[in-house]
Amino acid sequence: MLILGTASLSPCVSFSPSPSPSPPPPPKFPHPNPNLNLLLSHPSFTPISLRPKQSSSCSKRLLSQNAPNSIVAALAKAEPLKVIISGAPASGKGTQCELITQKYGLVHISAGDLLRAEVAAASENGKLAKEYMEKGQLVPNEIVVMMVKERLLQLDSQQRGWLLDGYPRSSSQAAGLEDYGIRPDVFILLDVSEDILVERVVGRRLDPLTGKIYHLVYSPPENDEIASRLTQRFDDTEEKVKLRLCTHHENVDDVLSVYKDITVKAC
Ligand SMILES: Nc1ncnc2c1ncn2[C@@H]1O[C@H](COP(=O)(O)OP(=O)(O)O)[C@@H](O)[C@H]1O
Repeated sequence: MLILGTASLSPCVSFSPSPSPSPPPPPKFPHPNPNLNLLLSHPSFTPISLRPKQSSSCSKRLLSQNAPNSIVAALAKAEPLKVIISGAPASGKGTQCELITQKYGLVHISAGDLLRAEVAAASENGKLAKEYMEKGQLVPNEIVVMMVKERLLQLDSQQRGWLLDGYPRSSSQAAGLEDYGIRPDVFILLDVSEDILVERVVGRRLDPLTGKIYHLVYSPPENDEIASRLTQRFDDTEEKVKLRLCTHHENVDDVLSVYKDITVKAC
């Protein structure tokens, strides 16, 4: 299931400016998959603006010889990092996005959040989008494509790099990005078993005040005050998550095929 074996990542040497190579730092990401942790915690994943100054030949020399060529090239690029993260509903995208953006300063662009903002604003697009979201279906490209593209092209995304979450979800969306010349350096796929996903979704709650996500059983609110203000997403019911899972399974292979040379799969 894993595309990158541990062996392909562990030989990487730190980007530390010290003259002697030091071992990679311990993973800082609490994801159960050690390969994803290693990749994400590797110093070479740091956007160039945050890296210590050094020559590009040095960067290349320090990277693992065993990592797939495309990923080695991506890590050595002298540009802000561009990452896409994909996965079924409740596969942990939100948690990983928070950790990755905190660590690398990337702009988090969530297609679902952009759509929910339109729904909340009761715009024409929002009203139409909600009909599809309630059925667990993909919102039509006419609404989503420009919304995401415009956000990707904003100055902060261009300067800091971006983490695109939940987009593309179909071959046409992936092809659209390619047509615009928008290509990520790394595509992360979170692959989690279906039983776990349904349980996670049904118990998931949001604190609208802090944006923090809770789970009624596994990560309950700290006190009654927080508990009393928690909300549930309108599409986080068992019936709707099953529809969203079907949509995910129908499309994920098409999207993966576009990014297979840069995919890191984690379960
Ligand atoms: N790239 C996209 N294309 C079309 N519709 C989307 C896209 N991303 C999100 N949506 C819509 O928004 C809903 C919620 O998406 P999201 O917040 O990513 O949650 P989840 O991954 O849990 O389904 C989806 O079920 C779908 O209706």
